[in-house]
Amino acid sequence: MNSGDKKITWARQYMPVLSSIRERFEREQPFAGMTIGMALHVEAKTAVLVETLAAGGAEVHITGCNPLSTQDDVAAALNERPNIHCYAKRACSVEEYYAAIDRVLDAKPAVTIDDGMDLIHRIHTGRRELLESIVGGCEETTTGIHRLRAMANEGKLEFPVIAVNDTPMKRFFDNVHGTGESSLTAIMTTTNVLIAGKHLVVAGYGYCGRGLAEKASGLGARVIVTEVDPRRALQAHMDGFAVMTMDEAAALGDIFVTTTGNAGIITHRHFPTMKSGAILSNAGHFNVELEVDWLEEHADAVERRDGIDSYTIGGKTIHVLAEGRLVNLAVPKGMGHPIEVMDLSFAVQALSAEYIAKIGSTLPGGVYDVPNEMDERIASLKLAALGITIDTLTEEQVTYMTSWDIGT
Ligand SMILES: NC(=O)c1ccc[n+]([C@@H]2O[C@H](COP(=O)([O-])OP(=O)(O)OC[C@H]3O[C@@H](n4cnc5c(N)ncnc54)[C@H](O)[C@@H]3O)[C@@H](O)[C@H]2O)c1
Repeated sequence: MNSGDKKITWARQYMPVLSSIRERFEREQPFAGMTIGMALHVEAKTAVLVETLAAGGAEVHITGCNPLSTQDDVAAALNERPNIHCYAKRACSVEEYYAAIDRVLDAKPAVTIDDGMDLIHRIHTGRRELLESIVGGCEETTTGIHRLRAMANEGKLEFPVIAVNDTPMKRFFDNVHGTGESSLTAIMTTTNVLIAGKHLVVAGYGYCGRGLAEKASGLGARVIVTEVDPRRALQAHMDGFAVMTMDEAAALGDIFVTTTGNAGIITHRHFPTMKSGAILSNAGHFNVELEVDWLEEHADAVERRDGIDSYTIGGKTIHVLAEGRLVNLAVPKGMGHPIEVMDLSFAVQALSAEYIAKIGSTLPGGVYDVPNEMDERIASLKLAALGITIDTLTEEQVTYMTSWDIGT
């Protein structure tokens, strides 16, 4: 078995929810005769999703959604499988990245699956001839949903897209536990530094930031949170973390992780006050949170190691991991989220793709929630795989919860 197949086989054994969906897809063939275009991080867990969709009758064309997150051996293994075509390549240039997006679109997909909205953006701006044959799409991440809602608000989103990210079975596990654990793992394996006792600054206390802060704290870090939303800031304070502005945190932090999905979080305004040896990383979707370009332009010297660029400036050194791209996937040994977490996220993707394939042509353009019943079904499948049984509501309880006239 080649290394890509070994990785896929390893992942598959920890993805029981997707396996049970695959068994049903094999019987029911919900995508028979349909082409699915995907732009996701091409690694082993994604490969299991791709296999699941192909088992359901789809012809799948896939590329990456980040120039540094592709695992080439997994991409090669995917290309060996029938009805699957993979165009992703690690460390590709920006031109190659967008050329691969176009190759996916050349296959005229009826359904798109994005992580960051690159396929949908390209369709609406440069490949509008495809709009006619597209039934709908699914979006994996917070940043993609922000962009889609902005498009929809301007009346520019021309087909229905399921907000996979926003559903509990994705956000509660993927963003919180997945990003939390895998970002810390990536930082630790890339730098080999101790987390315990360090000041670790988390920018953004959303789903990802909260998971990261809790897990870093569990490892003994002194966590500092920066926020712009007063409720999230208060939540961080009551969860026991120091809350302050980035201007203040810049001078204290040993390790920084941005998780805002916003731009310009750590910039040249902050570098002069930082400690020498500060480690900067980003777990947000795009490489816009750290002002790496400024360091590239102004540093007196740069030393490059695998996954770490060390900038000497004004007599001090600042280390940036993975060029400021999402650290859990883009460092050389970045494995992305733990497998079990992606089993849930990709179960949502697989069922959302089935749903949009079935009813997408009846829906006007816009962003749609994952149906609640589908979300609950995935939780039940996972509980069954874990051998956990839960209580069910009694008739009395249902009556109580749905009535308004029963008081003291
Ligand atoms: N690395 C991964 O594998 C991975 C996984 C899931 C999501 N993401 C990405 O992580 C990012 C965050 O996702 P989320 O689900 O936590 O989003 P979220 O909306 O729940 O949280 C983002 C938080 O950042 C805060 N914020 C915005 N601007 C800020 C600023 N200037 N300073 C400080 N805080 C600021 C917001 O108030 C919010 O609380 C997105 O880009 C998402 O796409 C990455």
